[in-house]
Amino acid sequence: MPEAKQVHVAVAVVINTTAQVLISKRAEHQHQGGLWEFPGGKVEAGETLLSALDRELHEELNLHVDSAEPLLSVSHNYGDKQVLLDVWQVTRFHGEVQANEGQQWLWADITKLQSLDFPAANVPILEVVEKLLARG
Ligand SMILES: Nc1nc2c([nH]c(=O)n2[C@H]2C[C@H](O)[C@@H](COP(=O)(O)OP(=O)(O)OP(=O)(O)O)O2)c(=O)[nH]1
Ligand SMILES: [Mg+2]
Repeated sequence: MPEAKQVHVAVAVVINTTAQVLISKRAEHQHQGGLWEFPGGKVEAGETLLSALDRELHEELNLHVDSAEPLLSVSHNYGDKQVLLDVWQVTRFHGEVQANEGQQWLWADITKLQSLDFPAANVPILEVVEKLLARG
């Protein structure tokens, strides 16, 4: 079988002042549908990671990124799809969260985060985020 093309995805870790992280639920019809995710989406041609992050966060949840720094990258092969997740921590943002795609979303504390189901590629991301949340 030919190798699946790798999809480059910008992923946002947004933590609020009460040690909660912003997550939303993928629609059933999407790849990895019904699972929780950190907001984000495909990087478009000619776009920087930072502008992809800002565009996706705004399209999905109405927030704008003021500053962000790289956290980790995860390459994962789902069999039907190969993804490269470029995960950034959004250190400053503005706006009020609004579900622009009608999706469920929430600010999750560490306990809540550990109780929810995420795609397989998220295992290393969750480890890093849990450390950030535990740090307060
Ligand atoms: N945003 C995001 N995507 C993730 C996470 N974990 C994970 O495996 N993915 C995968 C699922 C998808 O295959 C891919 C994201 O692509 P997507 O389809 O949501 O991209 P998009 O937001 O541009 O959506 P669309 O307009 O193409 O529907 O990355 C995660 O935590 N956040
Ligand atoms: Mg998306």
